[in-house]
Amino acid sequence: MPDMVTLWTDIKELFEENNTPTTYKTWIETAKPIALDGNKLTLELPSPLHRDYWTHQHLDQQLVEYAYQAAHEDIQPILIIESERQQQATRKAKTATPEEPATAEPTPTFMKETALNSRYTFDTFVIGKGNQMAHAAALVVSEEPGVMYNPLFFYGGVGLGKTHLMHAIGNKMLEDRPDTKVKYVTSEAFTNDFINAIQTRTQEQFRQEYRNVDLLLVDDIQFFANKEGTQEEFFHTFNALYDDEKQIVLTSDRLPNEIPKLQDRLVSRFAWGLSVDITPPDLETRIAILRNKADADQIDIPDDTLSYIAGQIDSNVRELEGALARVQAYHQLMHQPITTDLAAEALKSLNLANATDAITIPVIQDRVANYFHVSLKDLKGKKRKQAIVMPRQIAMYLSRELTEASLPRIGNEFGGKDHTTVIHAYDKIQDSLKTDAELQKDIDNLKDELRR
Ligand SMILES: Nc1ncnc2c1ncn2[C@@H]1O[C@H](COP(=O)(O)OP(=O)(O)OP(=O)(O)O)[C@@H](O)[C@H]1O
Repeated sequence: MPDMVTLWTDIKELFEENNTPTTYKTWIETAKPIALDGNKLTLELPSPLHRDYWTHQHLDQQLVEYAYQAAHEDIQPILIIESERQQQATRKAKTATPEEPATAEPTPTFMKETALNSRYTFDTFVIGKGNQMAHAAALVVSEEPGVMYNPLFFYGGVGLGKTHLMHAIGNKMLEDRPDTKVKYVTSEAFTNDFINAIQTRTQEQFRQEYRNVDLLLVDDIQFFANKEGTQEEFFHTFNALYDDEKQIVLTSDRLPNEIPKLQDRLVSRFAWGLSVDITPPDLETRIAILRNKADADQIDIPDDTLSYIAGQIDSNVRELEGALARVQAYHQLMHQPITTDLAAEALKSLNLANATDAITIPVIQDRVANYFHVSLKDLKGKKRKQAIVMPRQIAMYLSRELTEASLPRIGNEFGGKDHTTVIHAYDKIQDSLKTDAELQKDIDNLKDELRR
């Protein structure tokens, strides 16, 4: 077993490789290893919000995997927060009897997957233009499950509230009728349970477990792609529930017919109900989300500072919340009140603030050409091959998003094209982003690279 510092350094490296810079800086860099006792690695996190995030986003499971990759050790992470450590120290001093640390011991996977997050309710969900339809449909379904929209299918980009709404339906149904049987799983957990059932010859129990519910919530079903056996089983689960008029709610980052190798019969069944997309929130909604979150966590923060943070992150609510947590952690660390200056300082290392200043059209062209392995000449030229047209449109899109340049000027920098070509490229990419997760990833990667 390596020593704690070496182990944590290796684990952190893997986190950095496998996560966005924002995730890494907000959630991983703020964690502090404080003890390695046998295989138990205790990490101290700045706030309860950080611990929620670690467990909900399965960063603890990632840690277990990385520890294994780095050191071939089965590490068990124990997440504590600073205030708990202090309380614990006082308690220990008083009682003088050895105690186990106050920990967030990982719960078995199946338990974690079935549990609903009590924070994800309709009350804590902020309604805006991009999600109002999804919100309304969710509310209807929670009031009259299995009647109007079955299945209810949410799709859209990363971190936009699909899981939140799904849990809100479950929480509301349980609140209205506590004897309701609700099951929440990610598609990966469904797959694992299914494989497990085959291996342990407990298929019958598996079926009981999944078919004997009033509400089945399956998150991120894009991971059913290419999984024939799981799809087969899910098809039967779906039919059994549907025939019994039990409500099914599904989420995905794209429409069913865009999920690779999803059986046609599933695609057509998913279309029986209602599919609603969720698009990124506008500035007002982002500010409202931050205000709600700050109030709920009792963070004292002025409105102009919230507007500033909301102006820095424009697509992903999870990252928006991460930025707020980062500002709060910074405030606790520096013992200074939260102001816009402090927020700018806290977010500076994320390279969000003012990062766009240094980004020019030639820099964008250079990075995009590199990223897609096309020549600069082709990127600015007239060739109509899809392998060139797409990067060209992406470069135009990013030029419009990340620089102050006018449309004619962007056209000019792309070999003297008309400004309508730039508008067309921008609209095309913006439209595709709603459903194309691959494209979303490429754009996120390029933005990260450009801001670095
Ligand atoms: N409209 C909203 N109001 C309040 N909180 C929101 C809203 N939208 C998203 N959030 C918060 O943002 C975070 C990310 O949301 P969620 O996990 O539901 O995203 P998702 O769309 O399921 O993402 P993924 O595709 O990564 O699973 C959650 O903490 C959620 O509470």
